Amino acid sequence: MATITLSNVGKDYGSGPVLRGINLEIRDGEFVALMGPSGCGKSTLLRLIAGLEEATEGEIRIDGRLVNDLAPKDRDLAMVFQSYALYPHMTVRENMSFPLKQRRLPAAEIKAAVDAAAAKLGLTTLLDRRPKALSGGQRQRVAMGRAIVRAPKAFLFDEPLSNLDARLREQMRVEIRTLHQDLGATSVYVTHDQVEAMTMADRIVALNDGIIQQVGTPQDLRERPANPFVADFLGCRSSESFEKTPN
Ligand SMILES: Nc1ncnc2c1ncn2[C@@H]1O[C@H](COP(=O)(O)OP(=O)(O)OP(=O)(O)O)[C@@H](O)[C@H]1O
Repeated sequence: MATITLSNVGKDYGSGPVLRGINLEIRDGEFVALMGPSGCGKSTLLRLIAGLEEATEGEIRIDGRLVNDLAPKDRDLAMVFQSYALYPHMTVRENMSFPLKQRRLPAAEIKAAVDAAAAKLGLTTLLDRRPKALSGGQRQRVAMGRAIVRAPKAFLFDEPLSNLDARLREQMRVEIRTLHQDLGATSVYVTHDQVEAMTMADRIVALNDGIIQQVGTPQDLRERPANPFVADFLGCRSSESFEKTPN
């Protein structure tokens, strides 16, 4: 489990800032959604936390330790993508064992960890299959299984459900949320879908144009949107909330 702290973080890929003045504390065990429209910088923010991109300015800390210069593998975080990123030639068991084999853990320990994760995710009967013989939802579960076997400090999700149909997406939302509660792990979840953010997150970070617009519980954002962007994005803008100032 981990606390993730961002202080005055900025990112510029070279053609202008895509994130500016990001100050955020993600608490230990919390489920935080990074929510905003396409291009607002939410994936970049997640990738900065993961160490897949370097911050142009500011400090990123995990449990108080400055990680700006730490390689992704040394941050002890697990990332789950929408593309699953499973190895097609490996079985489910081999896919889930992979991160532990890389760490050269003893075979018995790997088997125990994979069996436990598979049981938690309802994958026990699928362990000998290859990814192509699985449904989208099952693949997504394997990707999560591969993340949880490592017992990382935090889970970083980048739109993990956007390849799934509406019904499965709804089911997986509940599964991810339940898993989060079971594991007590810190989770950071990128989504452009306000329903996903509102139903899954303890707190939502609403982003637009690389700037945090509001941080709060789903109820805070719904009942007290900080500005018209947040209200519009949640589709809950009422005429009384933001009366136009007379000219
Ligand atoms: N590797 C890169 N090099 C240059 N510009 C980039 C790179 N990655 C992202 N950007 C730009 O940074 C901005 C933010 O992109 P980012 O992917 O973080 O947004 P997003 O909110 O996750 O959007 P989406 O939901 O469409 O993925 C965009 O303008 C994008 O074009």
